[in-house]
Amino acid sequence: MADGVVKRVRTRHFQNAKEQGIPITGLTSYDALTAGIFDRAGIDFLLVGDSAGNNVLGYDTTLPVTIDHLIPLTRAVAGAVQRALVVADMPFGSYETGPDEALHTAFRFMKETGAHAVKLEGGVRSAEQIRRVVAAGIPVMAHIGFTPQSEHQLGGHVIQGRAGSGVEQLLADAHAVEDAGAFAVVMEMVPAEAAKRVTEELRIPTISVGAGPHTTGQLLVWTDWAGLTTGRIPKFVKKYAELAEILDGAAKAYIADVAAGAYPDAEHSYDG
Ligand SMILES: Nc1nc(=O)c2c([nH]1)NC[C@@H]1CN(c3ccc(C(=O)N[C@@H](CCC(=O)O)C(=O)O)cc3)CN21
Ligand SMILES: CC(C)C(=O)C(=O)O
Ligand SMILES: [Mg+2]
Repeated sequence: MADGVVKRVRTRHFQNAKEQGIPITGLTSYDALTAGIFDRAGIDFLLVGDSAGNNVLGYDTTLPVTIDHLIPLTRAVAGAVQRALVVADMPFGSYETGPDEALHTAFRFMKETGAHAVKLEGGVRSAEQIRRVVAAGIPVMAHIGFTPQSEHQLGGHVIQGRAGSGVEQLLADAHAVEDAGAFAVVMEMVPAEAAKRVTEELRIPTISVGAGPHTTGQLLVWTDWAGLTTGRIPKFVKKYAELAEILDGAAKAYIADVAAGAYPDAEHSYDG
């Protein structure tokens, strides 16, 4: 682009993408360095997920994550991108009591971070919150199917939207968030056929996190995608790098070099 000015991705581009059959790609990011790399690579959106709870803060679930944890991380990501649309994930306990609380939290993220949209979990149960935040001029990405903030109610990392009542609930949630004004809806851990049906029935774009290929876009947790997560990762994750192995090798080489007196050498030392 002329003068290095890059055109930003906007919510209307999400809608255009669905209408034109162009896939949207997203990753999570929690810091300025990865955000800049992913943005320059051409990712369409970055989600500053409450998955930072697992991936940055070392919790077992997303439940302990607070607004105050996520604000500096979201600011770092929003400040590092030129093109990608940045979505701030609203943490557990920051919107469920009602539309007033949801709007208050959304205002904090929009005023204090530079994010371009917010995300919250829940379909029918969160529709009034979505409606109020959208009415204030803030784009909302919805999140249905497996919703990690309710993992204890759902009984673990369980696939949602399975044949029967699961599909009916998924469709009801999808329509509720569209009617409430969400600009896009994330579906997590949903059978591909159910996600296809939702994508066909809705006007707004759908984003898959383990919801198969028949959606408008795809999203992955970057630490899973880059092979940095240790421990169990979901079946839907495809690893595009092996960063944990690379860092393990680098750490061992550094330790060995220092032990052998090979680092620092003259090249990496200052002359008087
Ligand atoms: N997108 C995403 N959502 C998450 O909730 C999540 C991540 N990524 N990555 C980091 C952790 C790891 N999580 C998970 C989620 C599912 C399984 C899993 O193995 N699920 C089974 C299906 C459900 C089951 O049988 O328990 C699978 O085969 O995918 C593992 C770790 C939760 N966290
Ligand atoms: C997995 C995505 C959808 C998310 O909510 C997160 O990373 O927090
Ligand atoms: Mg989340």
